[in-house]
Order: sequence, then C-alpha cells, then structure tokens
Amino acid sequence: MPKTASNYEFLDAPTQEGDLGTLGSYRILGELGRGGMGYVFRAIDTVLERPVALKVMNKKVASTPNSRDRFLQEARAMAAVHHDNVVVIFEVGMHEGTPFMAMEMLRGVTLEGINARKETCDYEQVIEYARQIARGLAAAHAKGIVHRDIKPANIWVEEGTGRIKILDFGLALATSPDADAAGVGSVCGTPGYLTPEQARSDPLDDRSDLYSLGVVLYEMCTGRLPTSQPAIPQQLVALLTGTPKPLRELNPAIPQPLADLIHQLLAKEPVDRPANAIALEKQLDVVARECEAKSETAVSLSKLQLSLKEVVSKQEEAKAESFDLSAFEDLALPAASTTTFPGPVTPKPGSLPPAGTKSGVFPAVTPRPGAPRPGAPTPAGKPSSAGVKSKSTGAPEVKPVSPIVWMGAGILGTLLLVLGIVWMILPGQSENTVTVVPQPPQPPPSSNRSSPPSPTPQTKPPGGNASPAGNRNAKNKNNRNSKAPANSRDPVAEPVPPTTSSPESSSPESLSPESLSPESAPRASVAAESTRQVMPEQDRPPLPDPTTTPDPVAVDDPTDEPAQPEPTKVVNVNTTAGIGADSTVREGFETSLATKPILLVQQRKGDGEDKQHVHLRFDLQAKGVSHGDVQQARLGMILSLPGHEKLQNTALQLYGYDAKGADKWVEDDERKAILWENSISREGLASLPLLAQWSSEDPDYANPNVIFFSSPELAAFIRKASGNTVSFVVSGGNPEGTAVRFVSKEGDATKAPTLMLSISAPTN
Ligand SMILES: Nc1ncnc2c1ncn2[C@@H]1O[C@H](COP(=O)(O)OP(=O)(O)OP(=O)(O)O)[C@@H](O)[C@H]1O
Repeated sequence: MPKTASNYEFLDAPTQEGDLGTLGSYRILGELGRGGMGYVFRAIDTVLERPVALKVMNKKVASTPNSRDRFLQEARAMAAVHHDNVVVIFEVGMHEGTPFMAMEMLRGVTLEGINARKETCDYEQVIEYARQIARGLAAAHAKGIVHRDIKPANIWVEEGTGRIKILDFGLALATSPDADAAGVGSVCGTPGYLTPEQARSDPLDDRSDLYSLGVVLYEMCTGRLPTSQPAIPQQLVALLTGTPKPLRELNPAIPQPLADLIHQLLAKEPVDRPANAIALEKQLDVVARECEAKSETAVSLSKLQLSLKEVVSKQEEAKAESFDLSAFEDLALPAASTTTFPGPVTPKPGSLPPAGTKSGVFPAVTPRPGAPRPGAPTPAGKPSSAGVKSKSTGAPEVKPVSPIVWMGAGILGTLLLVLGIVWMILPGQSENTVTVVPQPPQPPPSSNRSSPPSPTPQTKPPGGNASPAGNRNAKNKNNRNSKAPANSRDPVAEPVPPTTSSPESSSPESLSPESLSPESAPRASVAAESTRQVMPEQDRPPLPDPTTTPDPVAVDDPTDEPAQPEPTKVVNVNTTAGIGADSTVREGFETSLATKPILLVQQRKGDGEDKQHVHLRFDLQAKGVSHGDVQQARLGMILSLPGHEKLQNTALQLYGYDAKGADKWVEDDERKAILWENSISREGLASLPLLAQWSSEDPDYANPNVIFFSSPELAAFIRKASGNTVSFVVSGGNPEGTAVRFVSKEGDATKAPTLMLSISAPTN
C-alpha cells in the first residue's frame, strides 16, 4: 500500500503532491527505513533548501519524558561532533511532542549491506575501514559520547568516496527505558554486537565501542560473528564464557598482525583492549606497515624464486639431460580407460570413472607396485630428478666436475633451502607462488599398469616407423605438418589416427605425439586443438588420412548391435589462452582470478571443508562446436607433484556451472578472467550439479601427472549448457589438507596451467 500521511500520524498534511507529509519545516518525500527508534525519511529542509535524512522518534520512544529528553540530549551531543567519519547532524528538535533529528542524506551502503552480499573484504580494505571508524569514534569519545551500538547497520560506506560515516551515536541509550547516566541499565542492542561489559552489567565506556568494532571487523574478515547466540540472554552467557575461534582458521588470507589486533579488540576485559580509539588507530598503522612489508617480502621472494628457477633451469639445460621437461611436452592426454569414452552416441551408464570415494572419504591406501616413486630409477636410463646422464648413449656419464661448480651448487642449494624455510614460515602467504620443484622426467607408464616400467622403452625418431602406429602417425604428421617443436609453449596438436582399442593405452608409445593412439579416445597434445577421427578397431582401415577420409564412428563394445557408423570428430578446447580461472573460497580474495600460474584445489585439514577450488571455462563457440552435438567429453588437467610421487588419498569433484554470468569473464591484461562478482564460490557449490568424480585410488589413475574427469553427465551438461562457454568448478582435496596443484604441461610455474576439454561430436 502506498504510504500516505495517514500512515504517519505525527506528520502534517503534504504541501505538495506526491509528498508523504510535512514535519515542521521539512517536506517528507519518502521513507528510507525504520529501526528500533523510529522512522528515517527522505526529506527536504524547506528553509535551507537541502535534502536531509530525517529521523523521527516513534511513539513508544517519544511517550515518556525521560526517553524524549535522553534522545534530545544524546542527539545534541552527537550534533556537536564534527568529523569526517561521523554523520553530520543539522538539527535536533521536537515537533508537537515528536522528537526528530535532521542529518545529512547519505548515499552508499551500510556495512550490513556489504555483509549481506556475502563479500568478505580483503585485509587492506578491513584496515582502511577500521582506521576510519577508529577516527570517528575518537572524535565522539573526545566529546564524552560512547556509541553503545556499533554494528554494521550503523556504519555507512559513502558511495564514490568509500568514506566511512558512523550513525546513531549514543542513541542506543535513548531506547533503554531504565538507563542511567552511566549507561548502565537493561541490555539493549543487537545480540551479536553486545559487549562483555553488558553481560556483566558493568558501565560502558569508550573501550566498549572498541569491542563492538572488533566484532564488526571479525565479521568483515570471516563472514561470521565471533559469538553468536539467537537471543540476548544466551549471548550474554556466551560472551562471558566463550572464546572466538581464531580468525585465521576461518580466513587464512588475513595476515597475522591484523588477526591479532582484532582478537585484542575482542578481549573480555576492557583493560586488555587498546587503551582508546586513538591508540587503536596507531596500532592499525603499525599493522598496515607490517602487512605491507610482509607482502612486499613475499613478492620479492617470489621474484627471487623465479630468477633462481631460471638460473637452475638454465644450468640444468646446460647439463642437457638432468631435467627433462620434454616429458611434459610429449604428454598427450592419455585415456584413463576405455570406459571414459564409452561410446559415440549413447554413453553407457557407469562410465563415470569409478572414483570410489567421495570428498573426505578415502579407501585404505596401498602403494601401487608399479607406481613410480621419488628417486626410483626411470626407464631408458633417465635419471631421477637430480640425475645426469649422457645424451648420446643414455648411460650415466661420469664427468669430472670442477670444485667451483660444486661450490656454486652448494651456495645455491643453501640459498634455496633458506628461502624455502622463510617462505614456509611467512603466515598468510598467498598460494600464488612459484614452487621451485624441478619436474623429473616423466616415466612412461608400462603397458601393464601394475608392472614396473620397461627399462627400454621404444624411442622413435621423428616420423619414425617403429610400429604401425608409428607409421600412421608419421603419415599424419607429414600430412598435418605439425608445428609443435619439442619445447614450444603452445604446440599444434598432433593429429591422431585411429588405432587399436587396446588396454595398452598407457604404453610408452602412447605418450609420444608420434605414437598417440586413439583407442582410448580423445588423445591430443594438451595445449593444442585438433580435429581427428575416432573409430572402432575393427573398422579401422589402414592408415586413413583423417583430413580427407571421414572414419566410421567409434563404438563402445564390439559385441553391441553394430550401429550405423556416424562420422565423429574430437575437438580439444583449451581454456582461453591456456589460462583457467582460479577462484578462491576463503583464501586470496583477489579480484582477478585467472592469472595464477598454479591452480590450487584444497580442503581444510580436519573438517574437509572447501578451502580453495578452481574455476575453469572453455569457449566452445570459438572452436565452432555446437553444444547439442556433443557426444562425449573428458576434462584433463596436469598435476604438479612435489617429489613426483602420485597423489594419494585425494578425491576431486567436478561441478558444472551454467549461468549467464559465466560468459562474462572480462578481458584482463589480454587474458580472460573471472571476476569475483561472477564467482559461484561466493555461494558455495551445493547448488551446482556434480558431473564427475576423480580419486587417486582409482586404478585408472595411471599417469601420475594427469587427471581426467569424464562421465556421461559431463557430456550431458555440455549439451544442455546455455551460454557460449561451459564453466566448471573443481573442488576436493585430501584429509591432510595438502593442496592439489595444477600447472602447465611443461611443469613451468611461470606458464599458465594446462587445461583441456576433449569433446566428441559428429563431423559436419
Ligand atoms: N543519514 C542517512 N542517510 C540515508 N539513509 C539513512 C540515514 N540514516 C539512516 N538511514 C537509513 O534508514 C534506515 C533506518 O535507520 P535506523 O537508524 O532507524 O535503523 P537501524 O539503524 O537499521 O536500526 P536501529 O536504529 O534499531 O539500530 C536504514 O536503512 C538506514 O540505512
């Protein structure tokens, strides 16, 4: 019902059409809101002809002379406070028995409004707001006014300037019917922001406001109140008996010095809090400097690590063999199993990889007999990470090493060790860092996953024809004129001809572009796109030219009713520019989320709650793929493994994210990025469809460096996706809380992570 003057009996009839009424010399244009004390109106001061916010006491508060007087007294005291961070009071008065207060009309949003958006602020923002609030409090405290009701609804963030304005100083007292001059009386206020003094019925003083400010800051940092009981009595008990959860447990991105200060504000005894608002402001300055210094140190360390890594890799390159990144270069996404791409048209139920575990539930871990272990000898005489071997012979070569080289290596090693220790002990350290972990050569998986790798894998010369597959690939290579150099950043995918669908999908040959076999479906160089034919083994003609000859469609089971072969192509779609979007759940809070060279998926140790997960977006339109045609899909990511062991006890989940906002990643530094506003992370993943699961205990996890998600649900999700892009969220981790890291296929922490979606669709 539209508000009219009759809804507000204290208003006089309007003088202009559309107004709600008048109150003295104020034209009342509309209601801004109402609180415990009364109404707040948008009004015009007709004398000074300026817009104002007019706060009018409600009947209850205005009914007793006591409360009227208190209101006027407090409001007048507040009007005497002139400070940038305190709302300006223009006039305090009484109109026909109704107390009112005219104040500056604010534009913007209260902190309550910001909290309601579930946006946790970054720590710099928290410090900045805290400083301004401390200044406003200091100005009021200097006039002997205690706010008594500091809470997000009373803290305004001005539009445009971001300036803080504190509202309602001292007015809480006016609403307390039996408050005395010292502010002791029945407890009033909002339960979550009450103080221990109120619980003890002690008088409130300046430091009570500091406690409430601590609550406000804690909530900004974590999205939670330090103590939260539904009703005032329970809250009062909790205030006296409970201890807030350490802030950094809820948000590790908040630097320790800031967390410490907020906990100090929340001390039960006023004497343990900062002495006053001015002292608090000074402490905030110190905290800001400490945090800045820490992040500068972190950046410098990161840069130093990068340069050291460059030095290390150059040295290693010079040694020619000891750090074989080409293992990544050749790492086509091998099929996890033949069931990952079960059939061309009707994926079989159950083709979802048997993850076996859900997040946080893990089967007993049994080390795989054939799994490569750190330091284990690798095939073809390839050394483990630190080894050196002769390029020409493949045999370990013993060379006399000069003492200077040894000294240099020693110094470098010590430096790295020290840096590593410093790095680890820095609290609040962002995960967006470079880990100097040289990736040892990729041991080719054996054809039998449970048997040790063959000591003599086949090595084929480029275009070599050591096997029929090699022949076919050689032919394709020639036809397609692959431009992929061994170490290029973004090589063109090697087209892969059809070949036998055999269980030997992870044979050494299958890892090399020259020998990629499509038996296990969409196999292609990870950082490239390609279109190729997939067909069943029995239909495979000898060495077809996929560029000119459409092949029959692959079938899942040769014993099935022979389906009418339908030409099928596999398209590999990389995330734009090879960059996935990293979105943090509780850590980081960067605005641009797509620029991280390492993507992390992590759960918190203990409760298994999501700590960090990753957003990926693939632009199907750019690849000319029509969603509706997608038959099968598989998503591959390259893992970074400290020490090169296989992941254990790890379960990951793939969720689909189909929202209009998912298309709205903005250009950032010529790369596409998800901005925080568009991130589903803010809402949690419960609303998203679970498409696929992956488990390190799955027997299909043959290659330690690659994970695949594939399921009929994934393909179905892409088919139904509404936008031009499809977006996914990868979450999960392990009970130990160790981060699962995704990197570029080169294992190069300076390059974008390699993420590829292989989809099959009918050829046109
Ligand atoms: N100076 C102002 N300019 C613009 N809007 C204002 C101003 N002061 C208050 N408001 C808005 O008016 C509404 C009511 O404010 P009021 O202070 O009465 O209630 P509250 O603070 O939410 O509750 P309570 O007074 O019970 O603590 C709020 O939405 C507030 O944002």
